[in-house]
This record gives sequence, C-alpha cells and structure tokens, in this order.
Amino acid sequence: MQPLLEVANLRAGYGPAQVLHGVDLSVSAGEIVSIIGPNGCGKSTLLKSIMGYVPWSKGEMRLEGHSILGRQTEELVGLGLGFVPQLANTFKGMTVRENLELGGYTLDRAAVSRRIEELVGIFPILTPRMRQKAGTMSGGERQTVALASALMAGPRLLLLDEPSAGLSPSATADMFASVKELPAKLGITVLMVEQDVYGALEISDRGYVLAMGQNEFSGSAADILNDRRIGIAYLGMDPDEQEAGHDAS
Ligand SMILES: Nc1ncnc2c1ncn2[C@@H]1O[C@H](COP(=O)(O)OP(=O)(O)OP(=O)(O)O)[C@@H](O)[C@H]1O
Repeated sequence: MQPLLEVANLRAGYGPAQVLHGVDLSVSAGEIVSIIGPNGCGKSTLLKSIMGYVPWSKGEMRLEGHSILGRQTEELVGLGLGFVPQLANTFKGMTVRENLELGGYTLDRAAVSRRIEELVGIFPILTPRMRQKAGTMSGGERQTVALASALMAGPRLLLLDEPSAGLSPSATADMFASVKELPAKLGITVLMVEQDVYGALEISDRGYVLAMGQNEFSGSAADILNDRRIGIAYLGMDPDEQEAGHDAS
C-alpha cells in the first residue's frame, strides 16, 4: 500500500550547516511512528523539514505519492499536515476554549463545537478547564492544550516534537495514552520525535533511529526495543547487565 508520507534521501539543514545527510522514512495511514536518536542527530530538523521550515538541498518528499518538497508550510497544512513544536506555546492570555477555537479557525461554529466535543473525549483534563486561561495551567496541561489545538484543524498526519518535554511522569503517561488513541478515534496518523524512548515506542507501531543525520536503524517498535546494540547505544541499556542476563540463561 502507498505510504501516507514518504521521505527519500533528504538532505537539509541551516545554510552551510547541513544536518540531514540523506534520510529515508515512510509513514502509513493509521500508524504511530517514532523517531529516536541522540541529542543533536537531527530529529527535530527532520520534522521541521517535512513542515517546510528548514531548507532542503536534495531528496524527495511525497504525501500520498504527490511531491510536497519545497511547499510552503501553509500549503502543507492545507494538505493535512499538522505540527506541534517542542515545548509548544499556547496563547497564555486566552482561555483553553479560545485556544481551541483559534486552532479551528478554518471551521464554522458548529464544526468547532463538534471537534471540541471529540477532543475532550480524548483529553479529559480539558473538560473542567475550558474557561481557564492557558497561562495559569501547568506545563503538562498547556502541552495538552497545544496538542488539542493542533488537532482542531483535523490534520491527517500530525508531527509531534517531544510531546513529553517538561512533563512529570504521570503527565507523560497521560500524554502518551491520549496520543495512542488518535489513529483509532480521529483517524490521525502520528509521526513523533521523543526523548522518552521507551514511552514512545510502547505506543508506536514502528520506529526510526537516527544518528548524525542519517538512518541508523528502522523496524517495528518491538524490534527496536529488543535490539541489544540499539539498546546499548541509544536506549541507555547497561551492556554488563545484559551480558549477565545472557550468561544466566
Ligand atoms: N536554527 C538552527 N540553525 C543552525 N543550526 C541548528 C538550528 N537548529 C538546530 N541546529 C543544529 O542542527 C543539529 C540538529 O538539531 P536538532 O534540533 O534537529 O536535533 P535533535 O536530534 O532534535 O536534538 P534534541 O534531541 O537535542 O532535541 C544540531 O547540531 C543543532 O545545533
């Protein structure tokens, strides 16, 4: 089946500082796919390149088989891409409802109300807070508002840059639980960059490991979690402990 998003041999970066040196990636409709890798390897740059924020120098990017490389961000949003940047900011002086309404500014009033109803089903913490100003909420609650606002426009493919950044462990668990529901409940495909590798892979179908702007490994989430070499290099696995486990078996 044709992937929803396909990235091939993408080279991109910031002027002379090239960050991505030929990255390949594909995401099928209904999947949750995680991108993991060490700090500075280009994970955020990859999402920003897909969203049209970072200049590319070579490669191809296709949405349902149609080239989208070089399209403006607004055009990409129109084609169904949504993006929640790392530590996404909400409009702090506005209430939760106003933030959501702004996210759905292209919708009519009835559609806005319907969409908000759907979203509070997925993010229940928003229900009692509709009239609360975003600026008075905790980081985790604000992150949820940012995510829900991005969903108001009904993207087909949502790009999430570290949705757990700055969140407490319990807020992180809530966030991942909500993200996990997006494909089944709203028909939204998710491509996510995460530092919380285990949390992300637990809700993901597949993952990509990047290293120094290149593909290092890709496979099912289970394959990545079970790969000893990846575990030691990128997931903080203790090589000695692993060896001991093998010896005992
Ligand atoms: N606006 C920018 N201008 C120049 N260089 C940048 C810019 N943004 C990021 N970089 C550089 O690009 C490289 C990759 O950064 P990026 O944010 O994509 O990495 P990352 O894998 O998401 O890292 P982290 O996990 O720490 O968030 C880094 O060396 C970074 O310093």
